[in-house]
Amino acid sequence: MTSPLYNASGVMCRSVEDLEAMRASSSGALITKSCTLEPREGNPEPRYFVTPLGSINSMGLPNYGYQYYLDYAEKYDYANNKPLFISISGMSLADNLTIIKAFHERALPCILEVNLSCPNLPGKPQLGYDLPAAQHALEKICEFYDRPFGVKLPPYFDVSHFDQAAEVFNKFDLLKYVTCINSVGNGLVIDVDAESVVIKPKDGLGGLGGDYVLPTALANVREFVRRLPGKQVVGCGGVKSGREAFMHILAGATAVQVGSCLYEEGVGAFDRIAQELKDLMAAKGYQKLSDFRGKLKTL
Ligand SMILES: O=C(O)c1[nH]c(=O)[nH]c(=O)c1Cl
Repeated sequence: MTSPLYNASGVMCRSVEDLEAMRASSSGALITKSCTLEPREGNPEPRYFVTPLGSINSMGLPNYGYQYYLDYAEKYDYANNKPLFISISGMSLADNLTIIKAFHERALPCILEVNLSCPNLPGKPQLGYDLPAAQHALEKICEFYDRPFGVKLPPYFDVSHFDQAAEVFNKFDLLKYVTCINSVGNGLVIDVDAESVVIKPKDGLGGLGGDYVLPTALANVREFVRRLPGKQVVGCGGVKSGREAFMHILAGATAVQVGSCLYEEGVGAFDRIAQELKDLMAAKGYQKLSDFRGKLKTL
């Protein structure tokens, strides 16, 4: 069975070396680091910190610029390999359109994912939290882009926001999937001994991943699965074993991404988590993911 697991954008996907390690792994797919028009150094370090409950990051979109990933996508062997997703996070709508047009012209089999949810650019609000702006961006993209694509969403925390966001996304038939969730933005981790924050950018504010975000990720998966008929939801957030992967699929996820855990464990996480998921399914008498996908019981 092709693994339902792959990397969360941002982890093990910035360089060709990273991407080739992902391609050689047992993951079922791979996605690139969100790219911008020009290469970016990203925010000053330290900008990533691991805690017993997960991670906090304020990377600031370090990437080699979209042409680097376009070049990788051109050379990628789509026949014998896994689906290649390209994450795009331009600094402006104009940048996003330029990048997407460049991929569109090459008509490559890779799948574009528009990142609406980078929380770490000082002074730049997340599109995912400005739904009129998000709708406008999707309208401009769909004026010319005629192939299936996806979006990376921030976590939402209010039922009215699930409703409002879904109303926007349901306007776009070519928007075939949403990935829920990006990191929970602007958390603050404190080192008691040093009496200090642990990352440099934004006076310590950064996106949270890992155990911190699992219940929020699961809620976003389940709520968007309910509200986006005909679309798919990729689950991301808090996956560190077969159990959390099972939870995401039970909540309705088609596939599941691994971020903080992949950062710490490396590609062996894909083998381990896939095996744990297989064992859990066997113990429950499930043969395939669709036996339990979206079948979370309520009380
Ligand atoms: O700071 C980052 O590069 C970053 N970090 C995240 O946690 N999510 C994102 O979408 C991005 Cl683009």
